[in-house]
Amino acid sequence: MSILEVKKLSISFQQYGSGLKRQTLDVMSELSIELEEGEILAIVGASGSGKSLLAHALLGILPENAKTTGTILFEGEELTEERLVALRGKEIALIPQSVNFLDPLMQVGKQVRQSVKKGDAHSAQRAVFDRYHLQEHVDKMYPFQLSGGMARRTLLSTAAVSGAKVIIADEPTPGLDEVVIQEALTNFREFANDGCAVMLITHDIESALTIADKIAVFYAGTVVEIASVNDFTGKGEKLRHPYSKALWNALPQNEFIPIPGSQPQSSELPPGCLFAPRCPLATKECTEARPDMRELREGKVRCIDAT
Ligand SMILES: Nc1ncnc2c1ncn2[C@@H]1O[C@H](COP(=O)(O)OP(=O)(O)OP(=O)(O)O)[C@@H](O)[C@H]1O
Ligand code: NI
Repeated sequence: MSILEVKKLSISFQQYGSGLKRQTLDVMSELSIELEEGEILAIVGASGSGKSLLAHALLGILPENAKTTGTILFEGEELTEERLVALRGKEIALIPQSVNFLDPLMQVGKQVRQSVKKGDAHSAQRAVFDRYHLQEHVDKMYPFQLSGGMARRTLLSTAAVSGAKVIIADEPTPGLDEVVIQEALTNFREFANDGCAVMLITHDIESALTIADKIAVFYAGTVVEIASVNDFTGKGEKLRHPYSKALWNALPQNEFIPIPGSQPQSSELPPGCLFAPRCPLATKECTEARPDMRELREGKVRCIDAT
């Protein structure tokens, strides 16, 4: 059993345009994904493809005007609003994208102590700071006194002492130097090796491949493929979806071939396959109905033509 299971999650926003015309934005369409204990699942995809929205849905922190359908199961049981509130920060922890999530007015040692679940808060906090090379004097520092790397290690510490079984890390890497990135990635691997399920949201496929077990490729608010990291090799022959292949071949270290066109806006999603307007293989059938996610070669794909 997967520790976390998302089944056909759709999210829409109601918006008011000019002249009080109401518009529904479909930002996520029937997204299904599973997370296993001891595994790192990396989520990759262009900006606006729904990565953060999924993280926010899993933590129950979507904005008020979001309407959702579908189900989320945690340890096989439906994650209701009530359970979400009870599990947030305890069983399911977020390592946020921005260090602005730290309380600017509280010493960081104290902030981390507040997340300690078991045992003596002070010794647990000290132990985790030692592990992440944060010296004694850091305990009494305020967030603004920390370097970027120290702030990130403080956020990691918070997740580590919470004893959470699911850790969701949203874009932890941009703007950090190479050493800090490698350090953060190693820490995620350690979380997984300790038995956590880690969801790592990132733009950086290359880094993700060095530590993840599986990669989920997002496009326009849905998952188009779930593949083992081993499938990201060569010219992408082992990948299943035309978009994943294109994304892989667009990397500078590969062929560097750009993908023509752009991801559709949520206000104007095509009726059929969301990738059909850009897909070199699209047929009439592809433009008529949304393909379902299906299993293929020990992975999953949302494309009727994939083999
Ligand atoms: N509160 C909101 N109201 C309306 N649309 C929203 C809202 N929040 C997000 N969206 C839309 O939902 C889509 C997915 O956004 P999301 O933040 O999940 O993208 P992302 O994949 O995390 O992108 P990035 O890589 O830039 O972080 C985008 O089209 C975005 O404009
Ligand atoms: Ni995001």
